[in-house]
Amino acid sequence: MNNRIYLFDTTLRDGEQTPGVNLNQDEKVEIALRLEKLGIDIIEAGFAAASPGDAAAVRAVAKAVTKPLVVSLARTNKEDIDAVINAIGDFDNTGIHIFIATSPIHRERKLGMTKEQVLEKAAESVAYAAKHFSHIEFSCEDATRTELEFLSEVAEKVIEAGATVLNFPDTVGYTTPTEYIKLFEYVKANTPGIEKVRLSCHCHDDLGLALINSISSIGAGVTQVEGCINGIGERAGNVALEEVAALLETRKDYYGKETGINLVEIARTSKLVSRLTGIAIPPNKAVVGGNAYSHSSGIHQDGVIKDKSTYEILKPETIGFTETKLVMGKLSGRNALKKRFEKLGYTVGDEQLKEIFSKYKNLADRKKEIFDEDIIALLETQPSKDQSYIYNFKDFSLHILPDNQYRAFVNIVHQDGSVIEGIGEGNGPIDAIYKGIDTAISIPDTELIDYKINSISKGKDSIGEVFVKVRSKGSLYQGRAINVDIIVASADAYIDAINRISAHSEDYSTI
Ligand SMILES: CC(=O)SCCNC(=O)CCNC(=O)[C@H](O)C(C)(C)COP(=O)(O)OP(=O)(O)OC[C@H]1O[C@@H](n2cnc3c(N)ncnc32)[C@H](O)[C@@H]1OP(=O)(O)O
Ligand SMILES: CC(C)C(=O)C(=O)O
Ligand SMILES: [Mg+2]
Repeated sequence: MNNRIYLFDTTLRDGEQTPGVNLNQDEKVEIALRLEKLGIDIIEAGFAAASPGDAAAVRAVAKAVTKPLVVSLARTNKEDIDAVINAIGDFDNTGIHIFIATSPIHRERKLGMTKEQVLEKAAESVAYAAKHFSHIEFSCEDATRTELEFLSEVAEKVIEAGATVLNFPDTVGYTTPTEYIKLFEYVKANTPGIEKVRLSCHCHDDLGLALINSISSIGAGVTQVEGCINGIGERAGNVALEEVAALLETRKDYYGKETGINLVEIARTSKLVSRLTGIAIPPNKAVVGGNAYSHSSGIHQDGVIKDKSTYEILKPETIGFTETKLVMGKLSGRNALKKRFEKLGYTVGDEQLKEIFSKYKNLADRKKEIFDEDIIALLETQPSKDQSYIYNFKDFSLHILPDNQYRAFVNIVHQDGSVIEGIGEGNGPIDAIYKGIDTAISIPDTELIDYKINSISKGKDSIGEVFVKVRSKGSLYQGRAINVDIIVASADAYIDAINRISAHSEDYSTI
């Protein structure tokens, strides 16, 4: 297939170079098996010479997977190459990845080598590895800061020595798409034998260009893309392979390329890598971020309710997420609220929705997150049509007195529009407010016998739900109210009980 792009996953090698990440053998095998399900073509399982543990993990990965080819990284020396041979040389589905830096800064300042010495090391090491492996990838580390003529010289020599894949990494995330395309075009035009090998890109994200650089290089003849799940890796990380796969799939109309990726495995793979590496996925991360399929503003939510494609270019189910989410918040509109009620099993008419919606907006202004419980509570506290409320709580002010005493000034609006004032003092704010209500609406032979408060949803700004029981002339009356402000909920609940008492007694209703 000439439009096939091979995906080379280095989560277990470059990904493990993420500061703070250390994967043991079992974890590497678990990730590798998941990468196999995902449809990765080549797995770079580690750097066998790095430690006996890494060599053993590379071997365990090669033993565990059957479909992907497994490679290990090695420097251009016999010891590193022998470590790879010892680890996986006896398996069929394996290869080696040899690298040396080619840029002037790396040659001179890091390796202390001349161009000739680098050339010799590169060719010599590939020739040695070719005795043991038929798949040999060679990388010119820091290729994007290397003289183009020198890249071609190295490429020619390693191809002669037996390299089958040539990788030109943007090791420090320095290149631009146009420069990267030029690099590949130059090497293709100036390297004898280049048509015999697969060209590969390996982009780091120091300037946020890893994805565009990788994708641009495909246009210049690259058929292998290297990267890590979730974009982890040395410093700012590598290109996120799930982004490459999702982009090539979503814009197949534009790029016309195929990968072997089973897209529905992306979510599971991403979550596993995040859990085992301890690197959290940012909520706004492309393709796999928690917000990638969530819509929070009313206009977007309305569009998505009418047709998901208005604001979604990739279906969450395609990637393995369960569904599109409409996140309820202060920017949500009526259509989203109605939809949420429907989802929760409530049918709400247009008039009722209008009424609830203004309460919803008031609540949303005061609360960071709106949970389903909050939304249900809004519906349940709608007064029933036949209930005539005589008193409505308006507002209050509280004063702290010496000895932890409180004084409350309360204002209550009567059905006829007049405002009744009351003053009360008590041991706490609620005690003071209740006494203030008692002085405003004096109902004889009435006693508060129970007060309960629950939180309806989650978080510090959760809605409080207050229940009260009041005994009046031997009968029990309940009152209930909800509010993010628990003092207001308490006052409303008490007045709710008083309204119920009043509804049963002509005398009180005229007080
Ligand atoms: C761009 C990349 O991501 S490259 C991969 C980076 N990954 C890693 O480094 C992880 C694994 N590394 C390690 O565990 C260790 O660095 C080891 C075991 C490989 C080497 O450890 P040490 O022998 O103690 O060497 P150290 O790491 O201090 O220095 C690296 C040496 O390798 C040399 N070197 C670097 N790259 C290459 C290369 N491609 N070919 C040959 N030599 C190289 C350096 O010049 C330096 O040599 P020096 O000791 O003569 O100065
Ligand atoms: C070893 C090479 C491929 C590498 O990781 C880089 O240059 O970034
Ligand atoms: Mg790298």
